[in-house]
Amino acid sequence: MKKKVVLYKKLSPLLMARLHEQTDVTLIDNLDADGLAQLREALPRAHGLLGASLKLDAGLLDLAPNLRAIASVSVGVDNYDIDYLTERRILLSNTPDVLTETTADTGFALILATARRVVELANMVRAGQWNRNIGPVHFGSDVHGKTLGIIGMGRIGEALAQRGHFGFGMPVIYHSHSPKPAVEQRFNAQYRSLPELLQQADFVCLTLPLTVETEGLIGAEQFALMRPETIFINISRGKVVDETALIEALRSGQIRAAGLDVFEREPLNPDSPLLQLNNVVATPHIGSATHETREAMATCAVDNLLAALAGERPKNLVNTRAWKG
Ligand SMILES: NC(=O)C1=CN([C@@H]2O[C@H](COP(=O)(O)OP(=O)(O)OC[C@H]3O[C@@H](n4cnc5c(N)ncnc54)[C@H](O)[C@@H]3O)[C@@H](O)[C@H]2O)C=CC1
Ligand SMILES: O=C(O)C(=O)CO
Repeated sequence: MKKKVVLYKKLSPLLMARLHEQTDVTLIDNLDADGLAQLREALPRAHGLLGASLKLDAGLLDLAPNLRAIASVSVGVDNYDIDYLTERRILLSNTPDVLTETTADTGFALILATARRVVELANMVRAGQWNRNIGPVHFGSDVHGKTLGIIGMGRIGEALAQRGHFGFGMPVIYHSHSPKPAVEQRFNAQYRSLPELLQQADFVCLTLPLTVETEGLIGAEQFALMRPETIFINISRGKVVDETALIEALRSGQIRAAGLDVFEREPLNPDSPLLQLNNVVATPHIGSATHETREAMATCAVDNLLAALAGERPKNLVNTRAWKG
């Protein structure tokens, strides 16, 4: 009998056909109240789940006694209780690598947009406010040659360093769990403690995961170490930052600007004070959102799910302790 799979993310026709061929698929189109009710109804029969952007807590997972595998269409796995999944021997997989370059592109888009005030000045043109006197009040700051600070030197951090070093001649400093000699050699990068990096970087970029260790890592104390020229970029997770402290740092001129793809609460409330500030560029968590990369992520997730349901070890298994062969 075919294994039962619940999708809470729509896939391309090609991937849907592949899944239909090998599994019995229930598709939940939308995670609104109706969608969540459908999910609760489908969970008791599910062997596999595939999707993203849903906190799958024990309350939901306890409805799924037959569940063997979850394929997350994301690299970040902060929506899952990994210990609980491991205890139940549910295999959790993610989609690393295929989104690395695209997410680093987004990071650089935010670096350029904030430093050169692209959104603010483009809106000025649209609003018919471009008079002949473009002057210092409209000027931005250089990107090339400035110091790029990367917090979390993993896959995406390295891809950002590559762009900064080779593309923009930026000295690279970084903070991570431990120094990475190979990265230092490739990008002429230098390791710094977190306070040193915050004091020295012109661009402070977050590229680390949300964990118990990183939640609230950047708050008032850390913003106080930055300089009025510092531009803050977050493409990791919103909860790594104390958003109230960030708003205060932007309002007070403690830092110059922020480029944010992720927020404490998503979707960001349209009334958020962040959206009142001209020195904020906010994007709707689109780090990996290109046609090519989202298809590659979905393919990777389908591969992982089908492998797990076939009793094989998925390529991108996260909770390796759950694998007993
Ligand atoms: N905005 C978006 O759409 C996207 C956001 N992301 C986020 O980016 C994160 C990173 O992705 P990858 O680079 O693929 O992961 P990775 O695992 O390759 O890199 C993370 C790096 O952070 C470091 N790190 C972890 N905790 C740390 C701590 N407490 N202090 C210092 N360094 C620490 C790790 O040592 C590692 O080098 C994901 O977990 C996800 O949350 C990823 C893709 C898209
Ligand atoms: O993969 C992730 O972790 C994302 O945030 C979306 O691509």
